[in-house]
Amino acid sequence: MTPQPHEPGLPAPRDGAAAVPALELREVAFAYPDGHQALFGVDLVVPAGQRLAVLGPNGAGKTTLLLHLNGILGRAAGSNAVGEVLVGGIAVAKDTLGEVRRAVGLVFQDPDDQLFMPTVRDDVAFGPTNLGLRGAELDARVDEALDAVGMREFAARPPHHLSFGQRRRVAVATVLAMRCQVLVLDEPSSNLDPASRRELLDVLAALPVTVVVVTHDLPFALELCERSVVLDAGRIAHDGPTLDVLQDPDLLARHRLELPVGFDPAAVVPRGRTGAATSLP
Ligand SMILES: Nc1ncnc2c1ncn2[C@@H]1O[C@H](COP(=O)(O)OP(=O)(O)OP(=O)(O)O)[C@@H](O)[C@H]1O
Repeated sequence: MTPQPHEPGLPAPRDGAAAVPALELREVAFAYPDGHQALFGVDLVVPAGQRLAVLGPNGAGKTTLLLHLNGILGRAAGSNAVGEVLVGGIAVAKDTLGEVRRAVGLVFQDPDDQLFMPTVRDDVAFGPTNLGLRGAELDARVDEALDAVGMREFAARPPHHLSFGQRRRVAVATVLAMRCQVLVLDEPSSNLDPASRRELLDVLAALPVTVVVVTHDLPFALELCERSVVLDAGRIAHDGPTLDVLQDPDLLARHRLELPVGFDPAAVVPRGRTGAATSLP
């Protein structure tokens, strides 16, 4: 049986976490327009301040699930979705979409889906400008986000002149600049060299926000996320501490999850957090 987040065995919300969950999915089911059913009645509660990994084989519905968290798919998008998604207690719907997207920042798998302006600075400034920021306040917000991902020196460069890993960092900065309460990332460590992957872990671990990460990189999940759900065939097949998932060979094999050869989950020291619960400094 899938335990609920308040049950024993799951990490308690961090200090300062609000009673209202950062995210809540209630019986979310979704079929694509061609009729393919990608999600079947998903229930999930993510306390504010928690870092959650969504694991599972190809085609499990992980990206589909993420796209529900800020209304790209689901009821708010006018599709025939079933169930409800709540962000900070607010139901994701057409009339709450602006509010939801200020609260939930989504970093796509492919940074080129996110970067479209002439320079890195323009891209990172795009969201805050739409929020009404101008002048010194806007510049400070952009610099802060670029500093967080170590990309300030690239601010004047066109994004398409950067490497993939650099574009991924800028994509993360575009979302950080919005000071979202929930950061959602789709396979953030894919195609990163080891140093870039480690630096991204440093950035994410230092953020005082709720984080949801879809990843096939199990060591990344273990280091960053105290809790993991395993999604398979559109259903949550397991929910619990990430270490327990990685130390259960049968569970891993059942869901086509594999650890790198020689990797010892027990030897990993999970990242702590440096900030308080729900907003950027
Ligand atoms: N636009 C679409 N139209 C129809 N079916 C789709 C569409 N996008 C995804 N699917 C199907 O929905 C299911 C879930 O896809 P999804 O991309 O959410 O899986 P995933 O777990 O993120 O996979 P991966 O690990 O390969 O990225 C798959 O069977 C996929 O083929």
